[in-house]
Amino acid sequence: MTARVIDGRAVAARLRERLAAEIASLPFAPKLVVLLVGDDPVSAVYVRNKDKAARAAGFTSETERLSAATTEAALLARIAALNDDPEVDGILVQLPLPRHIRTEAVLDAIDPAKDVDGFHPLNAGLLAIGRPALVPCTPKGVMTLLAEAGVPVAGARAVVIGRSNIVGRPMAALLTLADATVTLAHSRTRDLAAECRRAEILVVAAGRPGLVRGDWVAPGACVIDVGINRLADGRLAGDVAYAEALPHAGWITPVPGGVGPMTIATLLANTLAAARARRGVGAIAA
Ligand SMILES: NC(=O)C1=CN([C@@H]2O[C@H](COP(=O)(O)OP(=O)(O)OC[C@H]3O[C@@H](n4cnc5c(N)ncnc54)[C@H](OP(=O)(O)O)[C@@H]3O)[C@@H](O)[C@H]2O)C=CC1
Ligand SMILES: Nc1nc(=O)c2c([nH]1)NC[C@@H]1CN(c3ccc(C(=O)N[C@@H](CCC(=O)O)C(=O)O)cc3)C=[N+]21
Repeated sequence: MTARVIDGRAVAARLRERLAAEIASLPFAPKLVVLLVGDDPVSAVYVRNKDKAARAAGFTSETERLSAATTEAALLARIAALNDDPEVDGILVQLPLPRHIRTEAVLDAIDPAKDVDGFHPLNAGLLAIGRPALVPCTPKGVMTLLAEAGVPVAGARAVVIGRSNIVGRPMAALLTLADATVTLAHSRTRDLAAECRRAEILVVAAGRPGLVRGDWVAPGACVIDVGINRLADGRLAGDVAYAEALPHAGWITPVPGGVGPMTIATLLANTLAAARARRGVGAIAA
């Protein structure tokens, strides 16, 4: 058996087209502002892709590049101004931030109604108690991929590797809400291979290239590779040994071209949802 490869670029393109059609019928263009502190080249690529996708779908998108020496107080002041600006629907502060800035203080400062990353404690808490509002883009994008690929989730045994607030934790919450039976694994998990072998859905978000080996994948399982690792030769690789996993899996996502494009398309979906909610044209969709 060879896995069906889930084409994240195609699913993301369809989602962006739907958003563009919706925006064309609105009396305003939803506006996203991205704050990028410092000049990390990897972050710069993501930010450029976001800008391009947003504009093509009819959003207003602005990226503010702040110097690496920006103080926490200056960044908080900028966020406060964006919170107060009625034209701004979504605010995203690119992570990671320089070490002299406290990430928590920054995330706490974003108006939860404009928090299109879903990282504010209010949005994280709502998701944790099953009342999702703005949901983190990467795990939400994974749920879209599962639905589009026709992967059965309700009742399935799911294993998530990684417990970050950005990916793993909200991923486990969303799978639980969708009635999967979820195991959340991490670096202290005693026997990761054994946990993985039990998974019908395996979501890997550890940031360790090649962590998941082919014989960790149960026959026919759905393998979602969230990892994005830059190898020494400059190529991108996921957290799954892709060629090894392919003959075992029922479905698999490639890197690049899998989850990454869904993150950006879902960010745009969240921005549209936030705009509708704030401007009183429709509620936030779960
Ligand atoms: N495709 C996309 O759109 C996105 C991709 N990413 C990528 O996803 C990956 C994860 O990102 P992020 O969640 O931010 O990363 P973090 O570094 O914040 O978290 C990594 C998690 O993986 C766990 N982990 C690390 N090593 C192992 C191991 N050997 N065995 C088991 N668990 C392990 C850690 O465990 P512990 O908690 O015990 O330390 C931690 O919970 C990265 O490659 C990142 O680039 C991230 C965001 C978006
Ligand atoms: N506040 C904040 N929110 C984020 O969502 C956020 C962040 N900070 N910091 C960095 C991570 C990483 N991330 C990615 C988004 C898109 C791709 C993506 O589009 N990847 C493509 C192309 C990759 C390439 O070719 O460079 C792919 O996988 O096919 C990857 C990674 C969002 N993140």
